[in-house]
Amino acid sequence: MDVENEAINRGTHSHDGTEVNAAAGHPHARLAQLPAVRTVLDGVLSPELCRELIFVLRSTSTIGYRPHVRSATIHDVATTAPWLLPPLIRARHAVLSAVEDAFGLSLELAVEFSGLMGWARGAMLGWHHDANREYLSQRHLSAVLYLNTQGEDFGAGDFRFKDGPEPLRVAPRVGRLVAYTADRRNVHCVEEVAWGERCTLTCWFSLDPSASEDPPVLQRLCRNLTTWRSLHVLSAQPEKESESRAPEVGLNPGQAVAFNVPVLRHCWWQRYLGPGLPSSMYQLPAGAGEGPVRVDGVDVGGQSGDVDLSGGGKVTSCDAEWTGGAAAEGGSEGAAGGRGTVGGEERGGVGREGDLRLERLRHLGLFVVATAGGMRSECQDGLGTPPRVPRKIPQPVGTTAPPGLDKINSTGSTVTVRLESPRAWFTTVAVAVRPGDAAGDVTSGPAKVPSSHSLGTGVAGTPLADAVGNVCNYGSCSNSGRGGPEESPAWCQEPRDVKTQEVEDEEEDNQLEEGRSGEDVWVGLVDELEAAVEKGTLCQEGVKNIMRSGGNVADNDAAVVRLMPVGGLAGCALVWFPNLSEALLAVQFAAYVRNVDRFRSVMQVKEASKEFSVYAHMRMEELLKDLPKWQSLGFMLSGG
Ligand SMILES: O=C(O)CCC(=O)C(=O)O
Ligand SMILES: [Fe+2]
Repeated sequence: MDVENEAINRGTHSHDGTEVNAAAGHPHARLAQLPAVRTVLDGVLSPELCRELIFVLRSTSTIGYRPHVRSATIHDVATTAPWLLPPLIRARHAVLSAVEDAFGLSLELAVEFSGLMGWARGAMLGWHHDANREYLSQRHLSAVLYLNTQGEDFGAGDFRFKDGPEPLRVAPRVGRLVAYTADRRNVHCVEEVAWGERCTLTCWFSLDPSASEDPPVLQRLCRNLTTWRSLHVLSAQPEKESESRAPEVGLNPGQAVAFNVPVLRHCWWQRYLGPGLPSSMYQLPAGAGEGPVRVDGVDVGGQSGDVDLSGGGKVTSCDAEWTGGAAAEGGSEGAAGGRGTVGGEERGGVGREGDLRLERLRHLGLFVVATAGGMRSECQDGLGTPPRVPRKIPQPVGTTAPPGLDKINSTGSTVTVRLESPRAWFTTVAVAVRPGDAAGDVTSGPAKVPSSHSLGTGVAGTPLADAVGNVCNYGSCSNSGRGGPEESPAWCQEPRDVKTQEVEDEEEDNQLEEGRSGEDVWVGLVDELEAAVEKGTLCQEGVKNIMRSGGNVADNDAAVVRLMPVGGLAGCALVWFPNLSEALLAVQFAAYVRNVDRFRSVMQVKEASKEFSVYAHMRMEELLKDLPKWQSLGFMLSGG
């Protein structure tokens, strides 16, 4: 079992609501005489911090913890994106202090587990207490901090205590903490989430210092920072022989003082984070996108008719979000293939059956918005969020956004780029990731397909900076509906330089301003592009160009690709990231930093994402600054 998954798995097994061991769950002697065994406190974290934590959750989480739940333990964050640790550490500490205060246990508790959880529609938890296994006997107190608000961000999902003192029911709201002893005096459950995503920071505490999660977290962190530093030194400054040796960094907590913090500060982000999304993106040729849109075999383009992607039967699956044009292309897959149901219920899988990587991407809640003849409708986002906009939006031709568009805010995990178009169609932006890199190994070498459950726990931080200089400029495809290199327009064949691109970006913006196109963002893996070729959404030449731009699969290049609609069905632009972690970070960051979950154009996502390196740098500075403190805190908490 992976180190980073161990803690959460320990949690997993305690959650089936059964008590298997009569000895487990007795109150710890220290907790036997508490004046209260549970408490609810509001305002423990600010809404801003909560929102940031949701971003951290969405950009680093893995699935597999429990059905309909994604999670990012502190181990996951330390592994995937350590620069996101500061908000989590801060929050964890605030929760710890609040719990210690509430129960009169100042400085007595160690954090045994901390993790961010996203409970999607259908997620629930039966009656249980949190120390209902013998091996959980060191788990003494529990705290759940709600990061968002019932009724606004998700439906239902009440926390309930089975019996005992009031309160018996807690409605989650942002900043609210429910804390209770983990023993059998606090049997509780979580009612099923009806829609949206219920986000929490869940912490367990122990009176036993040796149960602290800090040492393994710090160890991982140290290892990662060491890796980055040595990689940086080796590859970025090879001339400095003295620096090119791997640094001597203690891997044990308490030895972090061995870090050369100034060197780390100087080097890590420039080399391994990059400036955000590649700055180059291709425009659609004039006229692209005109023609009918077909959604799951139903011609919706430019015509009237209410297209109900979220349940009207025309799209039987959210596969639309995944395969981009696939749902638009013919739909037999969606229906006959027995794939997932709308709203991301049980998901048999897009592409390979049961592939958790794909399921995780689906779980990101990306979805399709199609515009058709003044009608706008959407495929639900996998979180079951009810659409908050009327089905029909009047579509002012030639303007950028229909009334009410600004108010669309269904789920934070959805980044949808869309515009109304006088000619109905939609374009998809894919954040395509070479699957071999999804594990995020920052060293080059043969690509490895990660084991699905560890997806997202790879080391992010491969050089997007480099990628900007190596953008593959490509566009496709024929208008035959099947794609073909022979018909690829000239602009899709020749690489263009960034300068030209800037001008074109402006033009693109202008065109977007005119409301010419509609675009969605989705995230995919590059191997899915092959499937897209088969489906005719992407032409072979395009894939070849993508591959060419990357050199070989071990290179850390990114490609930006825009496809013109195939036969008027759909188009997509692909932003190719070197690994999944980075792709998710960029897209989720864009949503976070703008506080929206939809963008009007690809440019907006791109622009927002550019701020990522600034943000990450800031947070990394914080981490490096606080690391010694945190180490000693961890040291102290673990009784050293
Ligand atoms: O999310 C909640 O409200 C409670 C979760 C819970 O009971 C648990 O994770 O054990
Ligand atoms: Fe629980």
